[in-house]
Amino acid sequence: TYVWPNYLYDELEHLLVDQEGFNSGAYFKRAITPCTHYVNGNQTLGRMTAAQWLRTAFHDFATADVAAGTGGMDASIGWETDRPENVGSAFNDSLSFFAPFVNQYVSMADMIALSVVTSVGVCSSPNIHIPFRGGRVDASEAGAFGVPEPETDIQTTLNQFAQAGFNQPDTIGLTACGHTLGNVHHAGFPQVVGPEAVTPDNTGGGIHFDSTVDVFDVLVVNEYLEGTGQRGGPLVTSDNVTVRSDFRLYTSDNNLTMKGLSNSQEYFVSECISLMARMLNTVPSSTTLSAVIDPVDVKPVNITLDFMEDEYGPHIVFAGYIRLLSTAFTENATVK
Ligand code: HEM
Repeated sequence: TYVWPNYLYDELEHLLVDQEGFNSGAYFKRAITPCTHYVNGNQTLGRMTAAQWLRTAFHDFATADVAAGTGGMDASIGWETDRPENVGSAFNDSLSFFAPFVNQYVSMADMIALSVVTSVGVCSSPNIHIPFRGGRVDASEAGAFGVPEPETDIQTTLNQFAQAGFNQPDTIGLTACGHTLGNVHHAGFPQVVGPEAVTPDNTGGGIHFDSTVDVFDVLVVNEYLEGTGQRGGPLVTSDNVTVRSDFRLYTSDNNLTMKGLSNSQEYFVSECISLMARMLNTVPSSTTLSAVIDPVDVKPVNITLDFMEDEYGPHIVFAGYIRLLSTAFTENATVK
């Protein structure tokens, strides 16, 4: 049971729950509201902060070595942004936005995980809620190389994910879950997306993975299987066969996993919640994660205890607020 105060829990619960209105940590959620919003620059760049956050978590996670107990969600990505495998503005954009939220209780790695929970929630209706644990510890140096790239051959990609604890269906599922949001940009990946994608409203030349770029939905799977809309996106359809990494991945089991995911929106979402929670909870063996952070029903906020002396003489003043949880969060946020 939750007992106040619990500094880690209190801080993370605050960022998770107090998104709007009273005592809000609103700038966090506002950055990705609406889901297409880009907080680090001009909207005409064709970039999307919510998708950048999700991709940042993937790149932090992808070099985990579960057997060795190293890597995973430890914010080592912050030391690795100049590597060719981490091309793109997503990482520095995201980490610089998270930095002011980091303090003695909240690590950068917890912020990266929380950003995934928040972005998937904002980009879905009814809101999808990934269970969130805290307690990740930030790496003090760069970790291993190995984030899969569009050019990486299928066996190397599957081996890398296996090292991080994800088998072939898991890998296909997690990638489809990630690639339901966002774009591949000509700016970072000219070998995948040609200059024809660049327009005055899309100067970064972003091409969507599916026709609903800002909705966390099964459409990426359906359009891929049916050859409609974006047909799975640039990593399936690029003229440059070498960089069709999603095509190689999705067909590596003869589309079996993708056909399974296409079963229904509900099934896709439940698989994604489970896979993404596993991604976020892949941490170095020296890290112990907290229990799942759920909204606290009755929470003291900004409590102060002051010693005063005035016309009533010396006395103690205990002041602050009590936050009562409205049912709105639990009703909207949890997919049962
Ligand atoms: C074989 C594995 C994967 C490869 C090779 C790959 C590659 C890529 C590439 C090249 C981009 C374009 C980035 C840009 O232009 O800014 C991209 C975007 C993205 N990826 Fe992946 N990816 C993989 C798996 C994943 C996974 C597992 C996730 C998350 C669970 C993920 C989430 C995303 C997201 C959200 C975007 C959109 C970013 C944006 O719009 O800024 N990817 N991926």
